[in-house]
Amino acid sequence: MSQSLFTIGTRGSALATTQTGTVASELQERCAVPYDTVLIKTEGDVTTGPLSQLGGTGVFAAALRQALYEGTCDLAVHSLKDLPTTQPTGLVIAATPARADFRDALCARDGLFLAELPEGASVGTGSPRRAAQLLAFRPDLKIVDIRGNVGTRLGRVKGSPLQKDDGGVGRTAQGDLDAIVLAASGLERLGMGSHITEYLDPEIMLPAPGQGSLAVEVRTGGSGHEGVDAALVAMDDTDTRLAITAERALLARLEAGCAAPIGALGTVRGHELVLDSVACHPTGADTMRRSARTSRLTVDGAYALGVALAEQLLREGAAELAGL
Ligand SMILES: NCc1[nH]cc(CCC(=O)O)c1CC(=O)O
Repeated sequence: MSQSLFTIGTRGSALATTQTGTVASELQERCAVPYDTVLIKTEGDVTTGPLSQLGGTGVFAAALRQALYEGTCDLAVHSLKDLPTTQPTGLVIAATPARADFRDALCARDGLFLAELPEGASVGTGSPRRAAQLLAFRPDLKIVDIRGNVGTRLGRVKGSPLQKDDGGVGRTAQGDLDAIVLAASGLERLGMGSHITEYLDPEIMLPAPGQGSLAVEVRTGGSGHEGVDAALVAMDDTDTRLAITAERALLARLEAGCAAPIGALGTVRGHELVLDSVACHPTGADTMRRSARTSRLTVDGAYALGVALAEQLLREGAAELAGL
């Protein structure tokens, strides 16, 4: 048992600190270990180029993982969808807490729904997956590549007040877009759910693998605190673990990163795990939707389901279609 103070590492963004805070307080309820929070700056936070061109996966997670590995912190909370599918040696995802809303959310001017946006409306997103699925549903839309924190993005919507990530509201922004698409979970965690004008149905928009889920990572040997390790076991949500295992196995087998136009959603329904997936041409001109299910409700069963569905997609030309 380590004598040193237990430390939790976090990125500095409002979303990261909120997510870390949520996990930390849940840990506190189960095991009152005193802890310190250490702020870790990551490449993804300082680079300003288009997200889809940053190259490589895991820019948000790499520095945090390095800090965990080196012992600068004992536990890290990640957005699961930002984690590369290859698990680094020496680190382990000790808990996947119950998933929040997995859907993508439209934040449009004047309360509009996606189907109500005028012909040629501009929609901001930095995600090729969102862009392709938006265009598949509405080929007339003009997709604008945006990035930045959630508050900055919301400020791009016409007529919206400029929301700061600290919850404050600044001057009225001169928005230039009719709408943006963000993850519902991120907006809700930040208390900005009121900006959502439509929760996009997975029939129209399948989420990124892991979207809405958190990953609590520690070193392979554990957090160094027995109480914390036991609390993490208790925090792990089985249905979430199965769903994200299948989604990430599919992504890994496709050899696709988080910037690929691939969507996947696992759902435990009764005694089955259902995996829905989509591979898109980046222009949205063509999409391939395939689903599979298994009654093997184990991590191995979920992994095998993801691999099998990915292999079906590959057999049917998903790599060429999605430009993988
Ligand atoms: N890549 C950015 C990112 N990483 C995690 C989330 C929040 C969504 C989640 O919890 O999965 C977001 C923002 C977004 O996609 O809108």
